[in-house]
Parts: sequence; C-alpha cells; structure tokens
Amino acid sequence: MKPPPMVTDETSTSTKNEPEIAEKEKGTNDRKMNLELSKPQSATAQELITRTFSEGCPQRNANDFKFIRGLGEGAYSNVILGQEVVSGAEFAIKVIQKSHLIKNQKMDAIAREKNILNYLTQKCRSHPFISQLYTSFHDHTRIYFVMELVEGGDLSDSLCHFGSFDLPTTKFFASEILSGLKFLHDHYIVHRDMKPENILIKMDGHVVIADFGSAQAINGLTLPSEEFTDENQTSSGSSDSRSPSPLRYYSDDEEETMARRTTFVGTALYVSPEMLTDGDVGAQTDIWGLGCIIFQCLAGQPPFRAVNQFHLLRKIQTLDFTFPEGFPPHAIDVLQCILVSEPSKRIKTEQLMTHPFFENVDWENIANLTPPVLHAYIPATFGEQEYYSNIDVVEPGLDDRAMLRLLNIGQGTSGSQPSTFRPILPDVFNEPFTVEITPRTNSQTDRLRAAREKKLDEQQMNNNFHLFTNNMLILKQGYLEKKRGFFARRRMFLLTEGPHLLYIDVSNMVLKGEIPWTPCMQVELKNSGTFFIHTPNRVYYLFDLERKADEWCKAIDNVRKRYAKQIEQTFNTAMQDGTFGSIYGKKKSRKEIMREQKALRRKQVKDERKAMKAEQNQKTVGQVDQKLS
Ligand SMILES: Nc1ncnc2c1ncn2[C@@H]1O[C@H](COP(=O)(O)OP(=O)(O)OP(=O)(O)O)[C@@H](O)[C@H]1O
Repeated sequence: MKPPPMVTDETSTSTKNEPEIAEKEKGTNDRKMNLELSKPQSATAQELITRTFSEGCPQRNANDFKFIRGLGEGAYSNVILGQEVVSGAEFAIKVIQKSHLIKNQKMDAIAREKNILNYLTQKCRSHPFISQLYTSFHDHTRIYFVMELVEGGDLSDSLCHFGSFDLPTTKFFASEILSGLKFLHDHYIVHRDMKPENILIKMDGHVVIADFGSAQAINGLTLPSEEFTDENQTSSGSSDSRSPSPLRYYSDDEEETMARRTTFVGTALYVSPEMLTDGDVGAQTDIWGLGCIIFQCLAGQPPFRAVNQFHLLRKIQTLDFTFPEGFPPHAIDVLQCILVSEPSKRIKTEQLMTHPFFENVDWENIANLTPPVLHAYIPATFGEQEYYSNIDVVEPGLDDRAMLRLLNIGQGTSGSQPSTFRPILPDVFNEPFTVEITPRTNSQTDRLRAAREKKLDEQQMNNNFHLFTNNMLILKQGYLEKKRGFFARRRMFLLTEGPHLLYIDVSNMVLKGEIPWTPCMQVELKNSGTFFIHTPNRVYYLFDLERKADEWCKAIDNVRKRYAKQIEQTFNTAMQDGTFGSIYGKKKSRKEIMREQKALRRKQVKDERKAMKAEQNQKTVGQVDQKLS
C-alpha cells in the first residue's frame, strides 16, 4: 500500500465555487437574489451530493428539512426520511441524541464516523457501493447526518425473507461488497462491522455498505476532525468556509484508543478472531466479515452459531464451523481462504477478486450490471432437489407493486370479499371449497356447539399440544421440517381455529412461533413433500416427512378461505395500529403458557367473586330499600 495522503479540509468549501445557478442569475444584484444563488433547486439527491465534491457540504440546519417518516433505528440513532425544502431532494437523516452519546462516551466515535463519511464522499469522490454523506450539522441536543437514501431494506431483511440465496445471487452481493471494500481499503479506511444489517439494498438492487460507526483510518491516515460542540453548532462539518470549524488531528494512539472503545458494537456473529484477541484489526477484518456474509447467503445461517455468546466466541477462535452437505465447491474453496484465524494468512482483496468464485465478474463495469431478481428458493438438501418459487417474484425495491404486495391493497380484497389470491396447486386441488355446514336454525347451532365442546374436551384430555392452542380446536397437526437454506428443524405444526398456524419445538415443548395469516398468504406446492408458504415478511419452506404436503396445502388454504373476513379484519387493524409482525411468532415455553393460564384462571375467579359480591350488595341494598319503604 502507498503511504496515505494527509487530508486537509480544502475539499470542503461550499462557497469557494459559486453554484451553477449563480451563473444563470448573473446581473441581478438584489439581496434576495443573492440569497437564492447559494440554493440548489429541484435537484436530485445524487446531483446534490456530487456537487459537494467540488463545493463542499452545504450549511444546513433542521429547519432546512421536512422530517417525513422513520426508516430505521440503530443503537445510537434514529434514521428518518427527510426532504430538503429548497431542492425537494430526499435523504436518509441519521438523528443522534447527544445526551445518549455523552452517557455512553460515544461523542468521539460519532465525530470519527462523520469525518470518515465526509472523507469518503467529498475527498475520495464517493463510490456507488459506499454510503454517501451530503452534509451534517448539530444543535444543542442532536447531531444530524444527511445521507444518500437507500430504500430497499438491508441484506439481513432479505435473508430473513428468503432464507438463503442461490449461487449467482450470492456472487452478485459478494462482488459488490468486495468492490466497495476495495475502495475503502485503497483509501486506508476499514469498516470493522461487516454484517448483513449494514449492507443496504438500493431500489435498483445494488448494495450500499453503511454504518461507519466502527470504521477506522489505517496506515497512518489522519483525517481533519471537528467535534460536535455547542460552539460550532449547526455547522456542516469540515466543509463550510463561511464558518471555519476548529480542526483537530488525532494521533495514531488517540485513534487506536477510540477504535478499541467502539470495537464491540452489535452482534458477535460476524466478529473476527483478531477482534477477540486485540490483534491486528485492519482490512483483513472486513474480509472475514465478507466471508461470514457469503456463508450465510448460501447456507441460510452464519458460519458460527452457538447457544450463548461465550460458546460463540470460542467457536470463532477455534474456527469451529462446518460446511453443510451440498454447499457449492467454489464457495467452500473461497471460504477456506477467508475464514482463517491469522489475518496475515487470510486471502487479500486483490487475490480474492481473481478467485474462481468470482470468475467472470466484470469488476470495471460492476456498477452498471443488472442486479438479479430475488426469488424464494431452497437449495438441494437431504436428497431433495432445489426449488425456486413460481409465484410472486419479489423485485428489489419498494415500488407501488411491492407496497401493494406488502400492504395487501388492491389484490381483490375490496370490502369483505375474500382475497382473490390463489394457491398454486395442481388442478386436482382446485376443486370448489367444501365449506362446513353453516347453521341455519338454533338447534343446528346448538348441535354444532355441543360437538365442538366435546371435541375440545377430548383434545384437552388426550393431546399434549392442547396447551399451546389457547383453547382452540386443532384442525390438523403433524411434524414438518422447517427449512432455511441448508438447515432444517423438525417442528410440530398445529393448524387451529382462529385461525392459527403454530409450530412447536417438541423436545423442549416450546412454542417457537406462528405463521401470520394475511389475505395475501399463498401456499405453493412443489412436490409430494415440499411446499412454500409466502407471507409478507417471510417465505416458509416446509417439508412433510410423510409426503402429504398436498394435504397441508389444501387444509391451510381451506382455513384461509373459511376465515377470510377475520383474517382481513385482523390484518387491516394490525397494519393500521402498527402491530403487524409483533402479534405473531412470540416464543413461549410450556412453563410460560401454564403460568399465563394460571394467571388467567386466577383473574377469572377474582372477577367472578367480584361480580358475585356486587350482585349480593345490590340485593342487600334492594332488601334495605324494601324494608324502608
Ligand atoms: N442511508 C440510509 N437509507 C435508508 N435507511 C437507512 C440508511 N442508513 C441507515 N438506515 C436504516 O437505519 C438503521 C440504523 O442505521 P445505522 O446502522 O447507520 O445506525 P447505527 O446507530 O449506527 O446502528 P448500529 O446499532 O448498527 O450501530 C439501519 O438498519 C437502516 O434500516
């Protein structure tokens, strides 16, 4: 590596070059016009960011933006969609509470994050796969980073939705991340917190490496720095010649101390061995993180997993991981070069780019390549072939189509009509839905109620899983393998009235979760054993060991139709009050359920006693009144 440049703040003078608009307005010398000169007008965010390469960051404050809606939360920040008033351009604004930072001694770390983003965007002229900073400012209570908006969620969301990716998709993500890392490392910056959550996905499907909260300058690179103190409030970084900010140069030692302080943020799943042993945390640390991401994209799980942090860290230190059967050979080879304990023996960026895993990647033209469409997909495992979904191909990004899909609007769900979504089943299953008899007379209702009560009593007596059902009748139950990439877990599935589709870890008797019902839920039969359930946030890949997947598909679809109205109502309410996602999938152990049921019974008894007492009081008052009259 060449020695790094000494970076000064000359990159960032917003008024040294007059904005283009000033040229057009030449000749008009009234004061109002002069003010307009420095304003960018109806420009795209990217144009505005590009302008900062020569002009520096513009000076802004919170009143220059409309804060529209939340985009995400970090340990120290809220990220909000903001629109610059003057230009109409939209940005992601990271808002950080100063009090929170001071309490946690993170002021220096945040200043460093801003300086690094400033340096990468303005001095290094940014990179398509690296988060870009437009400007930053602060007031008494908060710090604001105005950044390029990336609206397609992050890689962790996509992994959660699809479970895993096929080889070409994984290769695509890995090559863009590696290209971004090369840019960072060529400019003497290490990210040090590579994980799927920090890989954002743009609307067009390309990636952006985000969250430079743990990043660090290496090889003696010194960045000009500005602190977010009250004296330089609302200034926009080392960027504005109108209000020169106090510059401070960190020595390597200071940098190092700060760096160590922020080493352990977030999850330890992607932490490299050298981070655990105070070893050499540099460019090779990011390569380790990339290796973990490649593994997870293909396998559906990160390489190192354990029941607790202690065991996890031990596994990382001892390189205790295995490749699942069927893992692609080139991927095994590249990961064997990456997941190496000693950073100096780990494969370097340039070598990695020429590894057969990345064969045919057009590194020069990578930002112009068309990203793959993300599919529901399950790799070949346990003697089963691989499967791609035939339905609802989810395009990257959050356009109107995606919103319709996610919010379930306009899918034929007008009024109380059930959804027009159809499961993809062979013709034989598309026979008319056999509805249970709708009671017409009181005696019919009574008979049905009595029959249900009887069944429920039997269930309570004879079925161990009754306690998970909240006193609902089980309509179908059985073991299914719940798959995710190359991994599978055996769970007892209960399809109950309500409707509910619960899955239980039988060895620990723990309710592991519940598949959410939405009007747009789709069941997709792949073969006699395999079927997919598509929900807004996740695809469930299920395998019936008895090879009666068709029966499950039919039962689930029938229940979905039978409860169409309720499902729609519950879903709409949950979407309105923002509880969708939180009402499903709560893990509960047998003990917890028993405790809850006991508490419920106690409350019922208490309420009954109260009611009886109130009734008695009422009677006594009545008797007294009678006597008196
Ligand atoms: N540029 C962006 N565009 C859209 N959303 C973003 C952007 N940057 C961040 N987010 C959202 O905000 C969340 C938090 O951002 P970020 O990870 O930068 O915060 P943080 O406080 O540094 O978090 P951490 O807890 O990882 O340190 C992200 O997970 C993402 O969902």
